[in-house]
Amino acid sequence: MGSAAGPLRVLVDMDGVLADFEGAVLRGFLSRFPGEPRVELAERRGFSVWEQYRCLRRDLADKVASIYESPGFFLGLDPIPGAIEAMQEMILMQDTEVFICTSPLRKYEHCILEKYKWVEKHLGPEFVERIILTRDKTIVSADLLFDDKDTIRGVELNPSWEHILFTCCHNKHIQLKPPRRRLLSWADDWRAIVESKRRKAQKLSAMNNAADIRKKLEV
Ligand SMILES: Cc1cn([C@H]2C[C@H](OP(=O)(O)O)[C@@H](CO)O2)c(=O)[nH]c1=O
Ligand SMILES: [Mg+2]
Repeated sequence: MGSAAGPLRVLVDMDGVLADFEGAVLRGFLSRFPGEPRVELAERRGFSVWEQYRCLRRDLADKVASIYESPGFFLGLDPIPGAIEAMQEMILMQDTEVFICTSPLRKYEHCILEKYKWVEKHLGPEFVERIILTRDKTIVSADLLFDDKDTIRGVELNPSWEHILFTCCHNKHIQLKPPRRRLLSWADDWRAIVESKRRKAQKLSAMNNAADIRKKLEV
């Protein structure tokens, strides 16, 4: 949005926000390694599934990775409840630009193609046009980013977006320091977050315009 109050730009993350990565990992692990210890969703802590399984027992880390690195894993993810409806509503909102901002796995062979196919299957071709695939979300400029990862770092130390933490099994225990905000689910009031950001951006833009006029008058 910047100093000229244009449309509000919203980035929506994919895994953990639109697509149920965690549920599919657990289901896949249970069916492939039925006798092995597992981490129930209620026990998940921290963003990395690999790390938590490694803490449980070292060799389980590669076993759980083999689940999300398998062909068909990303395409088979279930939509998060309410996500599809929210995206369809958001894309129709006036003065609002919606993009899907998602990171590929380092082992990208199946992940990238399947993420594109998932978006086409569940959201349709207009959203395929709106995919931003990056390992560094900090360099993408926007007003809001809905993402389940608690800490989003990259080369840009001051990203333009406000990160709204989307609640997921691995982050629900984290106490956010104000003014950080959460969206508890798609049933929570995401519209209020979008509109509050819009008002803030409009206010900022009006202040910048007033400052510009004052500067011109001083010359
Ligand atoms: C390895 C791993 C990946 N992911 C997701 C996050 C990224 O997608 P997204 O940016 O859409 O949330 C993708 C690549 O890391 O896989 C997890 O959510 N947890 C994990 O432990
Ligand atoms: Mg995510």
